[in-house]
Amino acid sequence: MANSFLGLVIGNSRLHWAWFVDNTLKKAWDTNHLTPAAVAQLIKDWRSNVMSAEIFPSQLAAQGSDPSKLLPLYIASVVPAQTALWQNYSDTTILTLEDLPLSGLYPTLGIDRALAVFGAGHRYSYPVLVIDAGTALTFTGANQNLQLIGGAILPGLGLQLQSLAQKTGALPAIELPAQLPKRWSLETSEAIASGVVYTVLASIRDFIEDWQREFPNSPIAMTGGDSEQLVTYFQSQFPAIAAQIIVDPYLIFWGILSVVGS
Ligand SMILES: Nc1ncnc2c1ncn2[C@@H]1O[C@H](COP(=O)(O)OP(=O)(O)OP(=O)(O)O)[C@@H](O)[C@H]1O
Ligand SMILES: CC(C)(CO)[C@@H](O)C(=O)NCCC(=O)O
Ligand SMILES: [K+]
Repeated sequence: MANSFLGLVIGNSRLHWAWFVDNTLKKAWDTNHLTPAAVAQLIKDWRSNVMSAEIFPSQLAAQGSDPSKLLPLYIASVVPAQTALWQNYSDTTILTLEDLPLSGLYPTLGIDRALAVFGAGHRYSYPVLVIDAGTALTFTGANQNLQLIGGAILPGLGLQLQSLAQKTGALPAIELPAQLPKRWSLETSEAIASGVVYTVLASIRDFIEDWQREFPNSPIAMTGGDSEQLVTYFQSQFPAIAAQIIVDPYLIFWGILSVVGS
């Protein structure tokens, strides 16, 4: 099929882009969500073979001037309002659950979760458990028959911190600390960090242990904006668990490549 194409994952916090050439991931980058006007302009430029240097890496922006290199765009979105903005680009394909050779999917499952578990199973092995530490924190598992076993959804680390700050009178907005905070804190910011971090670590450990009771040799792959930070915490708190986690920021892109590539 197409030997060069773009993947766009529309997440709840931002856009995740990938440029694939000859069945390999050549480049991946993130941008903010775009306004309707910005998308319209981008598509207009694109039609006249100009690829905005604000959105695209320079290598790709340079290629834009060659009309024969107009790239097909494959979109996986969990934000319907953003998906709609792209439908004017003629060479757009919206990926759906039906594009995936997984069984047991339920109709409202997020395409990001389905692609990530498919990408992880394809790249590592089945059965596989995927933990996506993004806006939402999700667990998604599939067995050796490429059947969805199921999963769970909770607010991601950023969202937990943000909701505490927004819905209380006295709690400040904090950033995740670089290192594992003290558990028994005598200070508000650190107490919030402790509560959120230790609770999420314990939950992830519990989900992993439960998964491993049924699938003892399954790889555990972690992706999403907070994955590096979480693994840093795991290394301090539960090093044996940390050692079993494969951090891979590209799981969804491996899924797209397996679906779209030749
Ligand atoms: N530059 C950044 N911009 C936004 N979030 C970031 C950034 N770097 C790290 N993060 C963290 O990433 C988390 C969001 O993850 P991610 O970008 O994977 O979310 P997303 O766009 O909703 O994608 P997905 O839908 O795949 O979860 C936030 O909790 C935040 O703490
Ligand atoms: C859970 C999120 C927000 C994670 O990005 C996304 O996969 C989604 O909107 N899912 C739909 C609900 C579900 O997966 O059951
Ligand atoms: K999301």
